[in-house]
Amino acid sequence: SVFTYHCVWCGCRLPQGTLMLVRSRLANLLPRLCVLRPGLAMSSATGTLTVNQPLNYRAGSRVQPADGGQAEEVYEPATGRVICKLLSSGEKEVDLAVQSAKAAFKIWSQMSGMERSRVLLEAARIIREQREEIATLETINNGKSIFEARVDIDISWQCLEYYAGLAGSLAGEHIQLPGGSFGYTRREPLGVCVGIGAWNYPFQIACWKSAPALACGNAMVFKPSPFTPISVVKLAEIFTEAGVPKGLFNVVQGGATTGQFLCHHPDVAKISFTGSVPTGVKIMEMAAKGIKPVTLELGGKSPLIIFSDCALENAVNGALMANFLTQGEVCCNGTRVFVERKILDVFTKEVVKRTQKIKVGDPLLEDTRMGALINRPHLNRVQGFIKQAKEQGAEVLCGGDLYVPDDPKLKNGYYMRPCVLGNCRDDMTCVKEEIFGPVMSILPFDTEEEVIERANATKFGLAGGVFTRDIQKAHRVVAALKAGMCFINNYNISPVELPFGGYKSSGFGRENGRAAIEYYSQLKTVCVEMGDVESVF
Ligand SMILES: NC(=O)C1=CN([C@@H]2O[C@H](COP(=O)(O)OP(=O)(O)OC[C@H]3O[C@@H](n4cnc5c(N)ncnc54)[C@H](O)[C@@H]3O)[C@@H](O)[C@H]2O)C=CC1
Ligand SMILES: C[N+](C)(C)CCCC(=O)O
Repeated sequence: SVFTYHCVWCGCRLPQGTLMLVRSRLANLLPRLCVLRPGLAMSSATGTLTVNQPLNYRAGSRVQPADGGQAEEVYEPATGRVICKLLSSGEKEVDLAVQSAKAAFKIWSQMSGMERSRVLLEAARIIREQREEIATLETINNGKSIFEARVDIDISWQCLEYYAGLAGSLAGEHIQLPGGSFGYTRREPLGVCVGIGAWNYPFQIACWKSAPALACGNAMVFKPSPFTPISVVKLAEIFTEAGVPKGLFNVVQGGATTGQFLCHHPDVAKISFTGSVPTGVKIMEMAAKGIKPVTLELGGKSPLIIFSDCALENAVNGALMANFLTQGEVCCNGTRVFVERKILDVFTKEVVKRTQKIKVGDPLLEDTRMGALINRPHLNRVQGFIKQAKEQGAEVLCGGDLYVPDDPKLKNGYYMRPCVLGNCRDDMTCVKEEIFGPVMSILPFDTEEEVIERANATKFGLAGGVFTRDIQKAHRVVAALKAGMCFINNYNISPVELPFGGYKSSGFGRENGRAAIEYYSQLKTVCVEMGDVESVF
């Protein structure tokens, strides 16, 4: 088969015939060299990938599930083709995965933070090296553009590097007590943690959960969404190659039933979940039965507030970033765009103009900026929201219709044009409910006080944003927003150093940043007596 070649450092596609051919490990020592390595065979172009390898990963290898076995088709959103059949895991397979994690935990949890750090850094390096392959798999299975998938993979290895950096300095405190006695605290791992992921950022979600979990000394069993089962198994292989004990990171496949076996398993110490609010409620109920701590990263309907004193071009760019990444299938999207009435017309005109220019199509093409939605039912659901918005009086200013690319192989893909809705009111369904598609609602406002109240009038509280040149107003407004992740003069960037998570129905617990350590560890207090015991009896 025909190979493309990529630089292992930056992932750039290299011209054929470049002479440098250096083993990947050596490449790590020569980080600034552009080094050739074979990338994915060309047979992984849109419409060609078929996955035959087992998709479960246990005790350091790909395996077929020991039980369960109900087969589901996995689609390529760009073409509507079946890429593979997914065998869901039953109770026995889930137990084997948990036992495998338990055994590895015994070894991993005894290692020092620095030792764990080295392994995580190696995993980050391998991800960088395989960036193009992983991004391509993500694009084929999720439908997002390759341009974006590469960014997702970069955020993923950065996350591993960040927690590798923290692993060596996880520590407790020393506290003096009277008479020379003292106490100290130890930050200890929890044990076997379960990660359950959504389909919009399959690889990145797995890294956001596994990096802090592993850095703290835990083991993990991860269940991706049955729509996007493929790339997470790559992560499992990478962890093994990097040197984690076999079984430290396992993958089980399946939907709700498999997820329930995981949540109910008595040897599971913690559940970190990314997905919808209704499933989040169920996860919390199951966790309550076993008194297991949970992290819930749920949906949102976040406000983006554009004041008339903003830098208009930045605000327009911010609104596009807030709405159209990953075909709008992003939990923290700022889909309620509140625009100060004075600039409503000029802002709307510019946003519509820019939205119409977004290139929709084959997600593996370099210049595509919006690919296909995850599946046909979801596309229909998003279309239903647009239809209902029109019925309730909103005006479609652009897009919203199905898009059929010229390329015949894409005819059965799940495409639509990105949509901007005008004439919106706060009581419309499109303004109240999470659409999880490329649909922006524009809402005019007149005063700061009014917009804060309207921005907060939602059951969700994941994110929020404000565009203004007035720094006092910017800080005042974000301080008043009831949301966990707020942006000033930007939107939807993801520095892994910053904690991410929701208020209200958008969940609790935090991913990324130092904050996540707290959710993957427990504190032991040790009280040390240096004198004699004074008994009260
Ligand atoms: N806050 C955040 O970080 C993010 C939130 N989301 C939210 O996720 C939703 C879209 O993702 P979906 O995959 O459709 O969500 P979903 O809730 O249907 O599924 C999420 C995961 O939970 C599993 N699951 C479903 N029922 C379960 C049960 N009863 N027990 C255990 N596991 C179960 C699924 O198989 C999947 O792996 C959106 O509402 C979105 O807002 C998505 C990405 C990020
Ligand atoms: C990466 N980012 C910030 C665009 C989205 C992350 C949250 C999600 O998984 O939807």
